Amino acid sequence: MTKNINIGPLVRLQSLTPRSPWHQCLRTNTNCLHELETECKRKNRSFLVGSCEMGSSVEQSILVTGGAGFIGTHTVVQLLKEGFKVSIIDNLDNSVIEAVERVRELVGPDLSKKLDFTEGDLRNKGDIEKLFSKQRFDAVIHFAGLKAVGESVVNPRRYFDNNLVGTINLYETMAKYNCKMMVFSSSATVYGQPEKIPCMEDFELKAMNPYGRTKLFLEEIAKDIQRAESEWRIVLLRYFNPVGAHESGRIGEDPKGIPNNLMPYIQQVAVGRLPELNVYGTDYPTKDGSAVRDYIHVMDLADGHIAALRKLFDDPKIGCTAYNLGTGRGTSVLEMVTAFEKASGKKIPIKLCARRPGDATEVYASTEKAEKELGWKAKYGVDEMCRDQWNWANNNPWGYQKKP
Ligand SMILES: NC(=O)c1ccc[n+]([C@@H]2O[C@H](COP(=O)([O-])OP(=O)(O)OC[C@H]3O[C@@H](n4cnc5c(N)ncnc54)[C@H](O)[C@@H]3O)[C@@H](O)[C@H]2O)c1
Ligand SMILES: O=c1ccn([C@@H]2O[C@H](COP(=O)(O)OP(=O)(O)O[C@H]3O[C@H](CO)[C@@H](O)[C@H](O)[C@H]3O)[C@@H](O)[C@H]2O)c(=O)[nH]1
Repeated sequence: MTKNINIGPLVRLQSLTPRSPWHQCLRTNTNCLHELETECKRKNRSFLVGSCEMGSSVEQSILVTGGAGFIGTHTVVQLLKEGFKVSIIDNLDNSVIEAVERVRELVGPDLSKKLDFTEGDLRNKGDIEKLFSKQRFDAVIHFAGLKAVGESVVNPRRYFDNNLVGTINLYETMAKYNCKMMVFSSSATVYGQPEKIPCMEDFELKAMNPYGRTKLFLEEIAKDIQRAESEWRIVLLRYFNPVGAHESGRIGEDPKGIPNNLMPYIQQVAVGRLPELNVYGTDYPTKDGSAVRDYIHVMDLADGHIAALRKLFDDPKIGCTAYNLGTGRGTSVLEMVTAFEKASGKKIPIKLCARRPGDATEVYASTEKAEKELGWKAKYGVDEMCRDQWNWANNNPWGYQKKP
């Protein structure tokens, strides 16, 4: 029976074996429903088709690389709430164990039992092997990677080693243990400076820096692997600009050092850790001269991963497919400052500066493909993003650390 898991409708049944008397949910091929029904009746067990949600299908086990990081922690909360069992591997290069403890606190003691954490580095194949050798994973969500554009320009080898070698090790181990479903964290950076907006998934791709090149190469690698071995199912999620935090204010983004990105920077100005925000570029051909991006609430992004997993489990023809995760709306830097001031009641002093080299003028997503094929659409707007970012900042002015 189990050979047909992960295809077709959901079936909930009382275990067929007296040794395990609890209820089970599994996904099965339509053709074997009749067989299953007959067997259940014969053993006087209950049998209900489509009686439970996908997320509650028994203990689908997901490996989340980089799960202690910003997007990882928010996604893990949602995965646990949806009934998945989650294993995190993270080397804590850009995160702290406290973030994982807060995830446990948020989901409560029962769901926490379904979460385990391993400190490990994807560059060491042995660290990945250890996990796969002791348990089966249905799919992997692969967040682990370095993401600072400026640092990648100064030290490209670190980026190629970490992002490329780490991911290749992961694919090798997944193949060895026959786990061939992956959701990969790609980025809108693969569109470079797009010639048209909104960005559509079939646009020509080009990277503008070594970090962007790692994402582009990894998209190509994913496509080649899937082309060669058609049983792989890989979803490439191209995130636009993730911001905001969990509504509880218990988890959020906590970059080490001076933030590179707009919202963490604004947040640190608001709590008094930095004196003012440098606004890079005031002469762009945009509504107010500042650059435009598609900011997306991290909880929407987290839900996008659940939608992508569902797609992987449900669609044997998915192959290797890319989806944009954005809102489809562009917001300028100055508009973002105003929205944050409104949400926080704090004045954000700004300094108008020259453009930041390598920055695109205006980027936002076409969201049609994700809406149509993943059934996912962002719920939150800029006001909610700023509200939740401020709630996190106000409650944790020094992030996960205590004030130094
Ligand atoms: N945040 C963004 O603006 C953004 C936008 C587009 C794409 N992405 C991509 O999404 C992913 C997650 O981003 P994030 O914002 O949560 O970043 P993050 O730095 O907060 O999280 C990444 C996590 O991966 C871990 N990690 C890095 N290298 C590792 C390795 N070799 N082995 C094990 N763990 C490792 C880090 O310690 C960290 O906890 C990254 O791949 C990033 O490139 C992020
Ligand atoms: O202190 C700052 C920081 C940023 N900006 C501007 O704000 C905009 C957004 O910048 P940022 O938050 O750094 O995002 P992006 O440059 O759009 O890049 C982010 O979004 C990409 C697409 O998802 C990811 O690939 C990158 O890793 C991630 O850094 C840009 O115009 C910046 O010049 C400022 O004016 N002042």
